[in-house]
Amino acid sequence: MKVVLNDEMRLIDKISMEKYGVPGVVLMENAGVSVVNEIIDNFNLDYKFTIVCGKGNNGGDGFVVARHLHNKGYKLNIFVLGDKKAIKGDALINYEILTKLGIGIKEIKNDDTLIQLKESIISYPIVIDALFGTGLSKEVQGISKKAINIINKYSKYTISIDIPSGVGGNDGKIFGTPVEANKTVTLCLPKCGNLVYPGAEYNGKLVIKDIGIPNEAIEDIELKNNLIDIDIVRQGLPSRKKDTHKGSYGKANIIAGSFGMTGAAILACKSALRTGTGLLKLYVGESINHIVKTGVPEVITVPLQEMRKGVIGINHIEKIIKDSKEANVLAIGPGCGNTSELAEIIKQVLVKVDIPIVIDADGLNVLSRDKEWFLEKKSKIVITPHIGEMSRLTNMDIEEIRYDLIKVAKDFAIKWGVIVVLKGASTIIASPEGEIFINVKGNPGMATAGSGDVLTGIITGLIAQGLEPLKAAITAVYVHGLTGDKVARDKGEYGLLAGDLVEYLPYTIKDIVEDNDSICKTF
Ligand SMILES: NC(=O)C1=CN([C@@H]2O[C@H](COP(=O)(O)OP(=O)(O)OC[C@H]3O[C@@H](n4cnc5c(N)ncnc54)[C@H](O)[C@@H]3O)[C@@H](O)[C@H]2O)[C@@H](O)CC1
Ligand SMILES: Nc1ncnc2c1ncn2[C@@H]1O[C@H](COP(=O)(O)OP(=O)(O)O)[C@@H](O)[C@H]1O
Ligand SMILES: [K+]
Repeated sequence: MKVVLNDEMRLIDKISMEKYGVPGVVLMENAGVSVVNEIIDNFNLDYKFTIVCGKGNNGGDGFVVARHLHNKGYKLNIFVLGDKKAIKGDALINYEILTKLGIGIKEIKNDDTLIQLKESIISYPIVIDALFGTGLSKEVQGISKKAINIINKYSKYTISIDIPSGVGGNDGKIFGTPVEANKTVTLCLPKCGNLVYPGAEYNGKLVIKDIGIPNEAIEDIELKNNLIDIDIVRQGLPSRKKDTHKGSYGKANIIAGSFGMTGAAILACKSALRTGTGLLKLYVGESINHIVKTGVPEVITVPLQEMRKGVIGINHIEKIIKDSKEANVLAIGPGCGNTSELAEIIKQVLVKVDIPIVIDADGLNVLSRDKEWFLEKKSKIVITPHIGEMSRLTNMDIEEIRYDLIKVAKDFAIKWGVIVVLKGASTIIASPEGEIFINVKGNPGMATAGSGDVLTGIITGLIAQGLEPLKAAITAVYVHGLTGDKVARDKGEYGLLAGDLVEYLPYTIKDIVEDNDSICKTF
């Protein structure tokens, strides 16, 4: 599913109106009605509403909602923030209809009127937030900020139209104080700010509603941002035919694990196998070989002589490069340790190996010493940093990255020509061509040691089975998140272990392929 930036949404609205002749007031009517339908499905006439509108078109949507709810017999109070003389265009048309109907609209101008807003919310406690949408352009301050604080403090249930007011549509930035919604009805397509943190925290349940914008208007512009959904993933999963053998499902080679970090190797290998990889080879230091072998008997281990305990030496590089000629993918990094040996291995592998390479964890830590190595690469590279690793790779502060996830991932992918999987509560995948794929599956239970190793295994397993690295990354991130959601549904988030993800992985893939779990139906 496509996702839009503020300017893109404005352009789509404009094309709908000017090229295809759909009047703006019709779109606003549809927007309001889509919110009303969501309301009547969930609230009977006993519920009372406080509708808080801004002066722009988001407020206009709020006026439409007010008219329809009034018509259906709901009790409501309507407020507009600031001077009503500033209302114009389609919003003004809808404002005037309300006044002609004799429906009162109170202006929130000062502390006295803020008290009226507070009293309204106490007695009419379902709030419709139509203050700011994609037009929010600066920090929310003064009277707006006070109004939002009152909504957050007194509302029993808040429904935001398009995006919670105070959240930036482009990137999920917080502009002062955002409305903490219980539900957000976003119009036409999700906005990036609905999906990316910190803003995504404020949606509550996100619902996407059609407002009658012609598909042609959406196709007229090139949208580069996407939400990963079940349809993209289902197309991506490799099919399994009857007349096949293990060679048909790919060969993956992994360099992972070190003394004290054998778990990372075990998790990555199990995950690659549970994703369907035909043959898997793991390079490990000889002193830890037996541990890994016991953990995953199905993997072929290549125990290598060590220079230091548990760390494979660079003298094996020729073997790793030679073996890669027979394989479909090479993954490097989980639990390897941030060592000079690994740095040398990665440097040589980038220059000499021409199958796709997945680099994670310590692989990224050593690369942050010298990213110029990327320029020598012979193949497609997928990197899977969390924000801390991204900070080391970019020399940017963690906070700076957190508030600009899409841009940071995109700039890095374009600059170095690699596929970036920037992991977090939402995961952002950026391609070297500047396309973005956002994943919102997953939950805080996955913030546990080893869950990143599982993701590396899934990506590796999918590339082994023939998926293009970008497609593999997109599919893997969603499958990984969905697996986390299935574990959390059964066991809760607190006790979720990376090992649970490995155990549930086959069921997730089965349910996606067979389309037999409602958890797969949402985005
Ligand atoms: N044809 C269209 O353009 C449609 C737009 N729609 C709605 O319109 C919204 C976008 O409307 P607009 O572009 O008018 O913008 P908004 O209604 O989102 O907000 C812009 C208004 O708020 C003011 N403002 C911005 N930041 C502020 C701040 N920090 N403090 C105080 N005031 C601030 C602006 O000066 C302007 O008056 C969408 O989110 C959607 O809800 C829908 O009605 C569908 C059709
Ligand atoms: N709050 C969260 N919501 C959704 N997914 C999460 C959350 N926290 C972590 N994850 C996911 O779990 C994984 C953690 O990876 P990582 O930090 O590399 O863990 P480790 O290094 O322990 O293996 C990532 O894929 C990330 O997207
Ligand atoms: K809003």
